[in-house]
Amino acid sequence: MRIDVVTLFPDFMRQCAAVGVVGRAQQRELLQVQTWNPRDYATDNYRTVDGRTCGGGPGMVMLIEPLRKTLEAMREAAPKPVHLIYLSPQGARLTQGRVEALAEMPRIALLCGRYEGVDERLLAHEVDEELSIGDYVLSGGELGAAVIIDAVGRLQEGALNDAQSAEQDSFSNGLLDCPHYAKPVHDALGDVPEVLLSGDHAAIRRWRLKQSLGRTWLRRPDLLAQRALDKESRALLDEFRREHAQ
Ligand SMILES: NC(=O)c1ccc(NC2CCCC2)nc1
Repeated sequence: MRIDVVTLFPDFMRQCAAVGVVGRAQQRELLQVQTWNPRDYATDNYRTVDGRTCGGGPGMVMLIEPLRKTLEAMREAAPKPVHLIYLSPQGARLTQGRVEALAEMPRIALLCGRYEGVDERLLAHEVDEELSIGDYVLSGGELGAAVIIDAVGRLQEGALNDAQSAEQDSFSNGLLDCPHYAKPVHDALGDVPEVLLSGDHAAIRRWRLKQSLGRTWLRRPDLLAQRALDKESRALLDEFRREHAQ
């Protein structure tokens, strides 16, 4: 998969994509992250990429022309089509479901705004999808882009080794993750739940599912509402709720 990032801070984006699972996915050529800086496509001597806001008011707006040239170069650099995403609080909330859909695409591009944003005419003409990583305002789209690169990059086939992919399964079922423990089994902070030391993998699976269901019920009941539960899950959640009520 190829991810192109249009950003005034290419070094920052390259560093985000160079570490950990995503960095390794790039080394394994499972993923390619390419940055494009609109300042390189600004034609004036000052390499201007922003302009005053029409209608007055504070702050600047990213200019159409440098972005059009940048996007044209980006689109031409590799086989099309490119699904272009703009990061902003006005976008649809990013979910794991959407991440999984994006991870199936051969090529996406991420447009990172700065200042007060990008000229609306450019967005209307060029952008396929607007996404938000949450209901808060950031100084740029780069952190949202980094989130998408990580969430999508780790899903590339071969990016996660076996141990990690197990962890991925436990989360991709739309529930919150279960608790995790490492050695020592007994610590001043408490003990590791017995079942995890039993070697009974069926019991361990049930325990983890019960914990995921219970945590989701306690912390994010909205996620539970979206999900049909099978017989086993309903029984485990009832058990958790009974124990929790006592
Ligand atoms: N919640 C978000 O995903 C998000 C994205 C971009 C942003 N700021 C950018 C948008 C245009 C100029 C700065 N703030 C917040």
